[in-house]
Amino acid sequence: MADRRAQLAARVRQTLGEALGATRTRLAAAQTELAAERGRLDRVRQAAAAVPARVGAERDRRLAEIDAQHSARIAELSRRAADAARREAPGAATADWPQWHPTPARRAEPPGPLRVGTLAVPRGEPVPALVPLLDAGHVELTGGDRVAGEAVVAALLLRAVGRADPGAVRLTGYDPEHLGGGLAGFAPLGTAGLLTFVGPGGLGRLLDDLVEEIHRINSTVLAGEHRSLRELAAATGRRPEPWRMAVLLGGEEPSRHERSQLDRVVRTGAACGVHLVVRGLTLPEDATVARIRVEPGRVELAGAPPVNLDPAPPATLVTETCRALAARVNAGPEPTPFTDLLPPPDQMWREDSAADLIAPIGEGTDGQPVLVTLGDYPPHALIGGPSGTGKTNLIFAWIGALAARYSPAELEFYLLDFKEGVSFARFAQGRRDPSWLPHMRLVGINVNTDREFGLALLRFLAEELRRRADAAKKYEVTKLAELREVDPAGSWPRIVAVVDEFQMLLAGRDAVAREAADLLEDLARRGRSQGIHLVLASQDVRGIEALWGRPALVAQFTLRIALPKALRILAERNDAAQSLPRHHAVVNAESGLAEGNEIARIPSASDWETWSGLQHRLWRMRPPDAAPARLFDGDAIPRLVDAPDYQALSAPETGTLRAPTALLGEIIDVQARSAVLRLPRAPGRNLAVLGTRVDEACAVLAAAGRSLARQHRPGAARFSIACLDPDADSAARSLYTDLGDDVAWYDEETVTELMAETTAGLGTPGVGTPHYLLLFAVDAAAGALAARVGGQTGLEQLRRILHDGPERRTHVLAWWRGVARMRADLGGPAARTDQVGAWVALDTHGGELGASLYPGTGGPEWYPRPWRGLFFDRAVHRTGQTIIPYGHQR
Ligand SMILES: Nc1ncnc2c1ncn2[C@@H]1O[C@H](COP(=O)(O)OP(=O)(O)OP(=O)(O)O)[C@@H](O)[C@H]1O
Repeated sequence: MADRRAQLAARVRQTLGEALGATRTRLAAAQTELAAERGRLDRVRQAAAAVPARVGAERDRRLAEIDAQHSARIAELSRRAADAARREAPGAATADWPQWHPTPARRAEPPGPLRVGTLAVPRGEPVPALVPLLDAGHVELTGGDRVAGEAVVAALLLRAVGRADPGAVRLTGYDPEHLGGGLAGFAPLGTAGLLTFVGPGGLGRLLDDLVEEIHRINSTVLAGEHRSLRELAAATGRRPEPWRMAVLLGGEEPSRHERSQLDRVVRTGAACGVHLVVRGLTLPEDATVARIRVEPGRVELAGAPPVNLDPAPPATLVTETCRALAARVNAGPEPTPFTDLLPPPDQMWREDSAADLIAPIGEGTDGQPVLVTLGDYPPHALIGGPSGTGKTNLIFAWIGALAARYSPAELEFYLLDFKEGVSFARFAQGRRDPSWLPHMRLVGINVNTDREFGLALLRFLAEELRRRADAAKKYEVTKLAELREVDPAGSWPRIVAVVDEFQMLLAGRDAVAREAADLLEDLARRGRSQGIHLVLASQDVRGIEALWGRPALVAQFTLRIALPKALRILAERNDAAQSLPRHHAVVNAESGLAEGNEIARIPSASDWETWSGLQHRLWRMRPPDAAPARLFDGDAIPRLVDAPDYQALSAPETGTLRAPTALLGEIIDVQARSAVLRLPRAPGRNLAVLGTRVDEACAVLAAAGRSLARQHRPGAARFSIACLDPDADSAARSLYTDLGDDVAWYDEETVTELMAETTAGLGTPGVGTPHYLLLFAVDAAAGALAARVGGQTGLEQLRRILHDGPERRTHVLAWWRGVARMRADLGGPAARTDQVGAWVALDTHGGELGASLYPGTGGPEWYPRPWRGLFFDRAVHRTGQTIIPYGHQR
């Protein structure tokens, strides 16, 4: 039992021991845990104690960071704002005064707002303080700092004129209390009409005028198509109206009427470029009004931070700028570029002329091209303007605008210039410039006294008119447009004939003037439907008056173009041309009646570079078979070797030509043709050259001799030259040399032999070889020829040769130094002259050529002039033909 007890006790002890051990372990663990927790608590406590210090540091760091960002941002924003301001208001709108100069806005570019100072931005770049004015609004100045207020007005005005083309800003000042108000320095603008002052009591009138302008611009310039001039300028690139700025400085309280006009201008002015800058007046509430308050030490621009005002522009800068601007404006506007009249290169020669010819001639007051039409209505044009006003230039501009639109198959030009000058010569091919205007068929320059050339052109056109009328009749149509439709393969270009200084053609009361006027009238009346248009220009009132005598003729010229100060081109009471600025024209398609006036600004087209740019382009586009225009230069002496008729001459292979021809000179005609004397075997086929002018007489005989020689093989003809005037010696010798072996030389000593020998030859049977006697100053041999040789005098022999020679191919081509001398040689004053079948009169008056030399009584209407002759061949002519002797034979 004891054992059991002992065993039990041992077991209890063991169990208790184990429980104690477990408890101790647990306690130890709990104590460890407690210690750990305490440690954590300490750490937490320590950590918790450190928190406020860290948070504060972080906050400060963040704050500093935000602050720095903010400053950078302000700097960045103010830089951007300054950049944007400079972009929007470039050059003269913002530049500092030391660097300031006018920088007018380019064509479609808006002028932009104007700087008055800078906005004070702390820690940022100063930003220009801009005031919208031109095309944008009005400015009202208030506040007590008068000097600073004046500085603002002066700055605004100077910047405004500097942003516009010269003359495009017009200022009106209303300063009843003579405050000056910043306007004083602008006085030089007054000399160009760009600054006017309205006296006390004139405010109402001034506002009425502004309202009137706004009304006019709205109804006629914007015309419902654009909302503002600014829009119009952006769309078209042109600004047809100036800016009008009224500077109103104080005065009495406006009346009710004035107030309501002021309201109108404020509400509607900016769209029409009408602006107000006021001080001492209150403008109505409107979004377009910028209000600037100028107090001593503080300037505010409504809605913006305070403004640091710019200094006033230096007085010398203002006056110098205004003086220069006024000088520019007084010198006249800059011409518009010629290229404005031309279509883009890929659109050239695209127009069809069947119905009419339409081309711009310049820029109208509304900025639109002024179009000029030639067609059924109006068919013909009259251009007038005193010398130097730009007639020639206008003709170039018009021709250029037409030539760029219509191809040479659609349009041809004929151009005649009666005054001296060569500017039109460039339409034809020249030595300096090989190009020509492909549409140009004929250019006559220096026509001066050669009215026959004008007549020849009119005859040529009359012939063309007949050709067209015949064709129209054949196809049973009446108009060019219809003819072209029924005959599409035919060549029916419209023809524009321009005659500058045309009054020369009608001057005088002779046959030329009469025929010219008749032809002009016929062409003017019937040309309209056949596509032949006349453009007559004159600097001379008498030119127009010459036409006025023929009202039927004038009535056809319904298109009138008047250059500045032109008289009598427009209708009687239409004096629009009197106030035209330089380089402008009144274009009027209503026969000059005032309601048809259109003012056009004409570009410069006639200077060499401008014109040749276009001509070269068109020349390169010419059809492969295009030939240059015929150039007739009244001052030039034609050369025989260049004459197509001379070049075409040749000798037959065998035998002799039945009727060799002697070329005597160039005919004044549309084509370069020679005056031709046919020398068949027929009585009277001799030539007399009559007059005292040695060079011309020699030129006629030399051309005759050379051209005859070209028609005979060597040895197939005889030439005998007798020279009896030492002054003719060199010309005669030169001919002698050129005629080679077939020529014999005679002088005063030997001329009798020539007569005797030739007369003897006439007695031999047969026709014989052609023999041409070229007698220079034959009358000088009268003494020698009066002597009897055998049974006859030399003069008798000469008469026999003249009489019988031609039928035996012996022809006399002789120069007598006067008609009386010739008659004496032929047997006396009453002698017959029919053996002289043809003559060329040089300085011999028409009256001397009467009697048997010319049909009718009194002789031809011939007034001698240098290097011209009148050729008459009784076998072919009814009237004489003016010729130009050939010069420089080789
Ligand atoms: N629209 C223009 N723009 C610029 N310059 C021009 C313009 N029109 C004419 N001119 C210049 O004015 C000068 C005179 O012009 P132009 O020769 O055309 O006058 P005109 O009336 O034909 O004179 P004239 O009858 O004496 O020949 C020329 O130097 C010409 O270049």
